[in-house]
Formats: sequence, structure tokens, C-alpha cells
Amino acid sequence: MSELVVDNINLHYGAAQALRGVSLVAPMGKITCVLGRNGVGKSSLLRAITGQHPASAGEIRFAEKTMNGMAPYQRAKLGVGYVPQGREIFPLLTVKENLETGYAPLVRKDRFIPDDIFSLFPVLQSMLGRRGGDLSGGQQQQLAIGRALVMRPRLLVLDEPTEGIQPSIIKDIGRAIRYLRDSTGMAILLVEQYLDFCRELADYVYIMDRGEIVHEGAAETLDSADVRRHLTV
Ligand SMILES: Nc1ncnc2c1ncn2[C@@H]1O[C@H](COP(=O)(O)OP(=O)(O)OP(=O)(O)O)[C@@H](O)[C@H]1O
Repeated sequence: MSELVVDNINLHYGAAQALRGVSLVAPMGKITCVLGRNGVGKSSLLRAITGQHPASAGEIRFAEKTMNGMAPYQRAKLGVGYVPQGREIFPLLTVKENLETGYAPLVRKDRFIPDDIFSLFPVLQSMLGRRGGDLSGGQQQQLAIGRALVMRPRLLVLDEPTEGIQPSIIKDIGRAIRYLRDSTGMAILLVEQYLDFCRELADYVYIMDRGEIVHEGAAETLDSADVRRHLTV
């Protein structure tokens, strides 16, 4: 199976431990959501998966390969696409140039922008020549997702794609994520604080609190008082 498997990982920043024995599976063709409040370790989990920060124990596998020790670009070549928190668009590059930064892990013949991206986010096509920094927050989020899609990922990880974004664009992003699951069969791992977005989209949900997974189950299980307790400050 080519799914993502995170097996009992720890992660440290110096002496501070941000993840404690975290395990999860993100299957192909499914949307897996990790929910949790600010600062519980969601971004740290994605940093461990994408290779931005090493796990200090445990194993991370994708497509039958152990990724621990691989550099971020090697993980990208394996098919791991990353939409970071805060979007990290290059403000002085145009929309087209931002999209083209996704070419790096691709062989020459694949270095083009798939039409799908413009069907999902038409605004990107109409703004190809504009600078990334001139786009609204919502448009930048669409650009960040588009850039990750340029490299044809088989695993797409998204860090709080709804953060600071207006409701109409949140809907477009939700629709795009669902389309990607259904049309490409990629595995999608989404970390979020926004419960309703997760509930609507996810096939399976994990809840994190203080560096640990404290609950897992189908999206319907999110309504219990016990689960809500982990999500309210
Ligand atoms: N570079 C770092 N150095 C030291 N501590 C860090 C670093 N990055 C994060 N932390 C700490 O690790 C813990 C988990 O942070 P993380 O960013 O993973 O949480 P999060 O759930 O993604 O929160 P947010 O939604 O605010 O991004 C927090 O206590 C945070 O202060």
C-alpha cells in the first residue's frame, strides 16, 4: 500500500518535546484530518512528514519507503506536496513564476502547468502576470495549493488552509480538495482548527492535544462533548 504511515513519532525543539508517540495513517483516495487548537503540534507533525524538521523517534513511511532521513526535495520527488501554513508565496514573483517553482522535482517533459489547476482556481489564470504579493489572502492560498499540485503529488499535506480566509473561498478550497481526492486518488492530509471544515470534508479524523493524538474516528464522532473539550480553549 502506498499510504502515508506515521508510526509512533516524537519530535523535539531542543529540550522541548512537541510530539509524543504520534501515529496515524492517511490512505490513498481519502481525506484525513488532524484537528487541534493552537500550539498542540499540528504544524510540527507536518514538518516531520515533509522533512522540514527531523522526528527524534519513530518512523514515517510513504509509498513503502521510509522517509526519515530524506531531505525535503527527496520527499517531493517521492510525491509529497506541501501547502505550508501562511502560504509562503514568493511576493515578488508573478503567479506564473510561483507556479513554476513547483517544477523542481519534475523531469523535463512534465514541466508544464496542468489545466486542472486553472479549472479548480480560475482566478490564477486571470492573474498569471500579477505579483504573488499583490493577491488577496484567499487567492494566495489558492496559489499555494496550485503550486503544490504542479508537482503532481500523490500525498498532499495542507497546514490550515482556511486560516484568515473568507467563507466563499473556503468553499472553493473545500470543493477543490474533494475533487482532488475523487479524481486523482491521492492521499490528502489536512491539519485544521476549523471543526466544520473538517467535519464536512474529512473521511477520517484525528484530534491532537499537547503533542498527542487523543481521539480518532469517523467525522460523525466529532460531536461528542468529550471531543469538543479537546478543541475549546
Ligand atoms: N521552531 C520552534 N522552536 C521551539 N519551539 C517550537 C518551534 N516551533 C513550534 N514550537 C513549539 O512546539 C509546540 C507545537 O507547535 P506547532 O506549531 O506544531 O503547533 P500547531 O498545532 O501547529 O499550532 P499553530 O496552529 O499555532 O501552528 C508549541 O508549543 C510551539 O511553541
